[in-house]
Formats: sequence, structure tokens, C-alpha cells
Amino acid sequence: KVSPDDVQGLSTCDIPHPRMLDADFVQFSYAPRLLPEDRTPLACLAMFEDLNLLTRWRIRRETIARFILMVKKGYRNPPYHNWMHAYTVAQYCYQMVKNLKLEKCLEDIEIFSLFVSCLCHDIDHRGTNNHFQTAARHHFAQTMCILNTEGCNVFENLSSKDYQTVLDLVRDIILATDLQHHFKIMKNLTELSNRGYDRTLVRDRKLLTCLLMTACDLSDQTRPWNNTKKVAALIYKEFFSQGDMEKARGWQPDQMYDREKAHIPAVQIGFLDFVVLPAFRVLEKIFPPMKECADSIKNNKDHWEQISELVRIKHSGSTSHMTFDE
Ligand SMILES: Cc1nc2ccc(C(=O)NCC(C)C)cc2n2c(-c3cc(OC(C)(C)C)ccc3Cl)nnc12
Ligand SMILES: [Mg+2]
Repeated sequence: KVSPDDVQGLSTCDIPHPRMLDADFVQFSYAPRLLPEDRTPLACLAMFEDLNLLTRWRIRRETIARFILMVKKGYRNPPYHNWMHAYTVAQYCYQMVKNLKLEKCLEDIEIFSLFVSCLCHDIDHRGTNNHFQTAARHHFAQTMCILNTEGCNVFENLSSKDYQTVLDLVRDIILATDLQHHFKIMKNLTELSNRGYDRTLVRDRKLLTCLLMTACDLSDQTRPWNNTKKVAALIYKEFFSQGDMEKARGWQPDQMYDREKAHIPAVQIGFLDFVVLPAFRVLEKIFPPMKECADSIKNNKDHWEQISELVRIKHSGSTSHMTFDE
């Protein structure tokens, strides 16, 4: 499935420190989508190395190289839910581990599971939210296929106890990448942030791991406006083609997927108000340095408010033909 030359290259090259790929690589203000896609496998290898995961979990160079390339190939090419989404999600996970010193809050095996889950969490996504079956289960199944492929099992040198633990963690984390699940645990997360995080409680560690996964999944919204507006265009290409497909089948798509009816700025403001900001407010209560990211989200929301005002004044019709350069 992956070219032996690519595996060979990634197995034998010197592993650079992430800051060699970009001086600001570890900064929350850095926009990971600026890295050319053909350098992202090397960047993943550099992150595994800098997080000391290769040594700690005795992962062979051949194995990590093949794993990264197999995961990248496991993604399809919808406008948003593609490999670059997975890469940016894992890159934010790396930044949080480094900036928040997560090794003090979570077990090594939980950090390892979280980072691997970030890379794999949307594998084989078709760019549609399949209303019927939970997509997350499918992404976990696809992840297991890769781990069971010869020479791709990054967990191969773990003890049988750790092996079982890491698979359970990866399953729970990937199955948590679902809006319904996130809404379900938000009450518990708010309580946790009010009473304070207790790393000795497995319940608190599980809740925090889910919140960190969601934060990584939403991290495009914490980046500078230029990144956020490009990502919105991608998500709408994906949403509107789902709506087009549903119309072709004679179904009436939700307004958000309907290019004739969707009000893009309003949907983005709603998404930030009801999903992104509440999650990052809880995160900020547990980790004060996350204030920088929460502020960046508010800045992006202000941009959408300005555009929304522009739409109200200038255009009465739909917004799907709009560009967002105000
Ligand atoms: C830029 C951007 N706009 C979005 C606009 C609307 C919605 C949406 O679903 N609205 C309906 C709700 C509020 C009832 C999602 C959007 N979205 C996501 C996203 C996040 C998800 O949530 C988890 C899994 C917790 C991360 C799950 C799926 C997706 Cl596509 N990622 N980026 C975006
Ligand atoms: Mg995702």
C-alpha cells in the first residue's frame, strides 16, 4: 500500500528536531497547514522522536516510518477531513504536550495513545457525516487494520498489559471524537474544571484525555484568522457537496449543508459559541496558558461578526458565493 522507497527514505534519514521544520513549530500561533504536505510525514517522525516515544516504547525506525505512511494513505481526499486535518490535529497535540507539560498530568501511555489517536481519528472519512452509523467506530476499525498490517504495529514491543491498555485507550479516544459524546461529557468537564483536576483519579484522566482530543480536533479555530477563513471554505465545500448529494436523492438537507440556504458566518459563530469556546474555556481553567488560544478563538469570532454585519448590509441573498476577504 505504501511505496518501499518512501518507507526506505523515512527509515534512514536523520530525524530533525521539529524546530528545524519551522522556527515557530511549537508556538500555538504557528499555522501547521503552511508546511508543504510532502514534508508532513517527516514532521510526524520528528514529533514522535521529540516526544521521546520511539525510545520509550521501543518503536523500530522501519515500523514508525511504515505506520506514518500507512495512516497518511488511509485518508481520502474530501476538502476538510483529509490527511492534512489529521496532521494539524496531531501537531496541536504535540504543542500542548510541550507547552502544558502534559507528562505531569497524564501517564506516559495516555500521552502516547492520545498522539497516535490524533493521527488516526478520522481515517477513511468520506467527507459526509453519515447520520446512520457512528463514523468514529469506523475510524477506529480502520486504525486496527493498520496496526494489524505486517510491519506497521507501533505497539509491537509493548508488554501484553500495556498493549491491552493502549488499545483500550485508542478506542475510547477515537470513539470520543463525536459531537454527541462531547456534549455528553461537557457537564462532567465543567465540574472537573471547577473542583480542580486530580491526576490520581483515572476518571479525571479519562475526561481530560477526551477534552484534549476535542481541543486538537478543533485547533484550526485557535489559529490566526487567515487559517480559520481558509478552513471554513474547506468545511463548506464538504458540507455543500453533502447537501448536493442529499438533494440528488430527493432528500431535504439541513440548512447548514444547503448552499442555497446556509448563512456561513452565522453557522461559524454558532459553532464557536456552542462548541469551540465552551471547550477551550474549560481547558483554560485547567491550564491557564491556554488563555492565548481562547483569545485567538474570540478574535476569529469577531472577524465572523464583522463579515456577518457586511452580509446583512450588502447582500440579502445566500452567502455561499462569498469570499471572506473583508
Ligand atoms: C470549521 C467548522 N465548522 C463547523 C460548523 C458546524 C459544525 C456542526 O457540526 N454543527 C452542528 C452542531 C453544532 C450541532 C461543525 C463544524 N466543524 C467541525 C466539526 C466538529 C465536530 O465536533 C468534534 C468531533 C467534537 C470536534 C464534529 C464535526 C465537525 Cl465537521 N470541525 N470544524 C468545523
Ligand atoms: Mg476530526
